[in-house]
Amino acid sequence: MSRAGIFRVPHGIAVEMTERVYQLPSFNDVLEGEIFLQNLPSIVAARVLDPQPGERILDMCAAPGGKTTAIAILMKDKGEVVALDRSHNKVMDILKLAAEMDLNCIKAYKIDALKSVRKINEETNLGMEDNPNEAAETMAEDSDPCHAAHATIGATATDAGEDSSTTTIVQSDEQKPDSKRYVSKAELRKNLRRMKNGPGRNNYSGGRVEKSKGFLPNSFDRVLLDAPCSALGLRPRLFAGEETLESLKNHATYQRRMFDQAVKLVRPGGVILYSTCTINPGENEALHPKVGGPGIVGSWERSNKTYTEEWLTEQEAELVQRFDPSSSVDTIGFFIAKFEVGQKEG
Ligand SMILES: C[S@@+](CC[C@H](N)C(=O)[O-])C[C@H]1O[C@@H](n2cnc3c(N)ncnc32)[C@H](O)[C@@H]1O
Repeated sequence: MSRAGIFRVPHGIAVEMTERVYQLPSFNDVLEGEIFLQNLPSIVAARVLDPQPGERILDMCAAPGGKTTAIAILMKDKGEVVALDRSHNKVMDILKLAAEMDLNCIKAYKIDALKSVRKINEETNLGMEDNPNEAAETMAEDSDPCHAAHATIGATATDAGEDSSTTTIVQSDEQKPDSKRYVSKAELRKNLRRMKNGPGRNNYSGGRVEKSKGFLPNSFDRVLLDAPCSALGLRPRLFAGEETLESLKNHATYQRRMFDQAVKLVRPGGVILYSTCTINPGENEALHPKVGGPGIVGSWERSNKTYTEEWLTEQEAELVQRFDPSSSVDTIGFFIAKFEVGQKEG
């Protein structure tokens, strides 16, 4: 049951936790910009995608940006990670996290990933057909979110390297260069950290969320589709009873439509990584027979709306990674499939 749901039901038993199972302290706001907690499968997913410095990567459903930032770090912040989400606020979250982690190669856009392939007539209208990479960032030219995410902080520490043992240090204010003000050692440390790490999530200086009209086919080296799903791998969800057979089928249909976009956007010879945090085979393994074979040839179109729950053959199952939440490896339930894309037809 969801937390909100607990307060809505008139009957039931509430259990108060009096003893912590793990003695791990909360990491909220601890080492901001230095660490970001992730589930093990999320880290594995970014590594299996295997992004290389200088490449152009698409993260189709990116918020809050855990995998996006993991990918950018693996690329040593060189190249381009295009992160999409359909929610304005969630795109803000991606930008904030990128700022906190001082990652410059991430560009985040608000867009419905089901419409992430740009229509040909729009390309022509905008005269962008010659350069597939440039065509991708519609409307974004005047303000680069990466730059916004790294806006400079207001005050510059002048005596940082000198007397760090004293409690007050003089800073000059950029707005009023002649003025001097006394700041505490803690404030100075915070400013230094912000200079090093960027403004940080809690001090994010803002920046516009850019909308995108989509991207040209074959314009990404690798595509991550960390699809919205039934989330049955998140242990309490399995028992929440919120999903029905019908809603599970709907997730699968939605994911296939997104996957079709990914197939169009990745270049021949590129990679698609599909992942979910559910244990429902209809949203996981069943995708594979539809796209078929060791590599994807051409674009996969849904010919009908039939639903399949086929499991993979033993051999095929070797090719995907399933994290079982009931196994001794203490992880959430998760699924990862990597597709090496072959030559595309026509
Ligand atoms: C599983 S979460 C992504 C988690 C993220 N990859 C991470 O590692 O932090 C799925 C995300 O997909 C987004 N989403 C759902 N439908 C979408 C759509 N049609 N287009 C773009 N984003 C969508 C949701 O807003 C949500 O943030």
